[in-house]
Amino acid sequence: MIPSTTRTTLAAASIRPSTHHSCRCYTSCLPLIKRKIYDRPLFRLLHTARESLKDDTPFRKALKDAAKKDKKEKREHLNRPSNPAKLRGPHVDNWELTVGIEIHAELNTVQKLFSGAATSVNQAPNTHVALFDMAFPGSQPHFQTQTLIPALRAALALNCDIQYRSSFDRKHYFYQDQPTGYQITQYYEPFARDGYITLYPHDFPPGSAHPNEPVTIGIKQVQMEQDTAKTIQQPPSTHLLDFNRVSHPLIEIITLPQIHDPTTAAVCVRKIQAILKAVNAATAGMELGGLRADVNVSIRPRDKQLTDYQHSYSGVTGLGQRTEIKNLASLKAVEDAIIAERDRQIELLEGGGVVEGETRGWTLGNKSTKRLRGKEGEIDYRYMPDPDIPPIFVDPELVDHLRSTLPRLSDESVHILTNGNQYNLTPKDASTLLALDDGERLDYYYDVVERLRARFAAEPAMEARIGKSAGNWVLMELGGLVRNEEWSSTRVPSEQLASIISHVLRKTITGRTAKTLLSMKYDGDERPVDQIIADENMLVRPLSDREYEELAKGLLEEKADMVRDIVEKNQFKKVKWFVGQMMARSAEGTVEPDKAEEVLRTLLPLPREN
Ligand SMILES: Nc1ncnc2c1ncn2[C@@H]1O[C@H](COP(=O)(O)OP(=O)(O)OP(=O)(O)O)[C@@H](O)[C@H]1O
Ligand SMILES: [Mg+2]
Ligand SMILES: [Mg+2]
Repeated sequence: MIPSTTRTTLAAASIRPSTHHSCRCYTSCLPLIKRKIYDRPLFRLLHTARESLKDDTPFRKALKDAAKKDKKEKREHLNRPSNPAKLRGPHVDNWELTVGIEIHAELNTVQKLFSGAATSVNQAPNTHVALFDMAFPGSQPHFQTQTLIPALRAALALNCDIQYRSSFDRKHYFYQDQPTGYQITQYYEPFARDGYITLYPHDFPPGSAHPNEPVTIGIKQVQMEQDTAKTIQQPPSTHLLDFNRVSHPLIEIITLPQIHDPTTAAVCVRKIQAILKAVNAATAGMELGGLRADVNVSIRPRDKQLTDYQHSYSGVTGLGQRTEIKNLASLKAVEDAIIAERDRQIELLEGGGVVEGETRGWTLGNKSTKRLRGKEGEIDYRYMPDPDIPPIFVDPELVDHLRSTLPRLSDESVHILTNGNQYNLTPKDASTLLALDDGERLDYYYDVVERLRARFAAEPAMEARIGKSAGNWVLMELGGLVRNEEWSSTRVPSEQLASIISHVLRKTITGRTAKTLLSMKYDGDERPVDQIIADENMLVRPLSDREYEELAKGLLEEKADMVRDIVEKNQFKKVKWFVGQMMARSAEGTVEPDKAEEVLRTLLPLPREN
C-alpha cells in the first residue's frame, strides 16, 4: 500500500504545469489564461495549491490550505469597505450602540435537570453521570421538579411574570459535548417572561461615566435548559470530556436590546450575578465558570431616521444588524468585546461596508473580535417540542410563597441603609459594604450597629450618629487595615469595635487613640478594649476649670488687639477664633468648645447672646 504522502505527491505531479510550453505568444497570453482560470473556482484552488507545492507540501493538504485561503479572501472582500479613503477611524459619537445580553447561569441544585444523578462542581470527572446524561438507548428524561425552585426565585427577583404553563423543546446540534445530539431548552414556552432590572448610579464603578438617573433594562424571558459536558483541552490534539456537567440545570436570561454603553452592559451582568447569588439561585459567579454571557451588538447612526434601520427584536424597532459574541467569562471580557465590536462595525460602515449577521469570538487581551461563523453558516437548530417531557404547570400559591420569602435584595438594602436616620450611609458606602466579602462585611456592620444601639439605648439622639460612625470605622479604618488581606469578622470582634466607637462618640478617648486601639486589636491583642484603655492609661483627661481659665487668660493677653476688636467694635465672631486656639493648643479631646467659649465670655466679659 502506498503511504498517503506518496499518493498525494503522485496525484500532484499530474497537474504540475508543463515546463515545455509551446505557445509562442506565451507572455502575452498569460494574463488572459490566468484571468480565465481564475474565474473558475476549482482552477483557482489548484493554482493556489500548486504554489504551495514548491516546498513539497502534500497535495491534499495544499488543496485544503488553498480552500481556506480562498474563503478568507472572499470574506475579507465582503467586509472590506467599498471606499477605503473614507476610513478615518471610528467616530464613536456619531453612532448609537445597542446591546442585548444572554446570560447562562448554573442553578444551585442538588440534582441534574433530567436525571437522578447529583450535580457536581469539583468531583472526579465522569463520576456523576446517569444513563440519560450519556444518551444511552432507551433512557428517558425525568424532569426533576425541585430544580424549578431556584429558577423561580431567580425569575421573581428579576421581576418576571411566572408562566402558569411552560414546556421543553429540543435544540439540535452535533458536538462532542452533547451526547443526545440536542440540547433540551425552552424555546416556545419559557417559564418566565417580561421582567426588568434597574441599574442605579451607585451600581456603577467609581470614576466611570454613569447615568444620573436609574436605567431600566427589560428582560424578555428566562428559560431553563441543560448544560453541556466540560471539554478540557490537552494540546496539541487531545480533548478530554467530563460528563459530570451534562444536564446541570441552567437558566438563560435574555435582556431586551436596551443597553447603549459597554460599561452599562458589564454593570448589568454584575448586577444579575449579584441578584442570583442573593436569592441563592446560583452559587458560582463568572470567576468559577458558573455564569457565561453572550453579547449581541449593533450600531445605528444618531442623525438618521430610525426607519432607515429595519431590524427589530421583541417590540424594540429601528435597530442595526446585530452580531453575537459568544461565551464571555468575565466582566472585563463583556466590556472589552463590546467596545472592540462597536468600533469594528463603525469602521466598517463609515468605510461604506456592510455589517454581516455573524457569530464572533473574543479572547481576553485581544484588540478585535474574530468571526466564528456567518449567518449563512448559522446552524438550523430544528427546534421541536420534546415529546418525552410533559409540560410543567406551576401552582400560583407556590409562586406567592416564593415571592414572599425572597431574601432582601441589594437595591432594598441600599435603600434602607441610605434613607432616613436608621443608618444614614451614603449610596456609595452602602453599595461598597454590600459588595465586599460576599456580604460578610455588611453583616459585620449590622452587628456593630446593633451592639452600639444596645450601648446607647437610653440616648435616642445618638441613633443617627451610630450608623454613620460605624460605617466609617468598618469601611475606612478597619478597611484600611484589611486592605488586600482576607476578611475575617473575628479578627476584631464586632463587640470590641463597638466598644472603641462608643468611647469615641462619648469622647472618652481621642480619635488617634481609637485608631491605635483598633490596630492593636487587629494585630492580635487579646485584651478587651476597656482593659487596654485602663492598662495603657488611654482615657482623655479633660482640663480642670483652673486649666481652662489659665489657657484662656494667656491667649487674651497675647492678642490684646483682637480683644479690643471684640469689646470695642463688637466683632463677636472673633471669640470663635479664641475657642479654636484653645483647642489647638491642648491635647486632642481635652478641651470642649462650648466650655471654652463660656470661660472666654466670662473673662472678656460679654453678654451671653452675642
Ligand atoms: N439588532 C440588535 N442589536 C443588538 N442586540 C440585539 C439586536 N437584536 C436582538 N438583540 C439581542 O440579541 C439577543 C437574542 O437572544 P435570543 O436568545 O432571543 O436569540 P439567539 O441569539 O438567536 O439565540 P441563541 O440562544 O441560540 O444564541 C437578545 O439579548 C436581544 O436583546
Ligand atoms: Mg439565546
Ligand atoms: Mg444568542
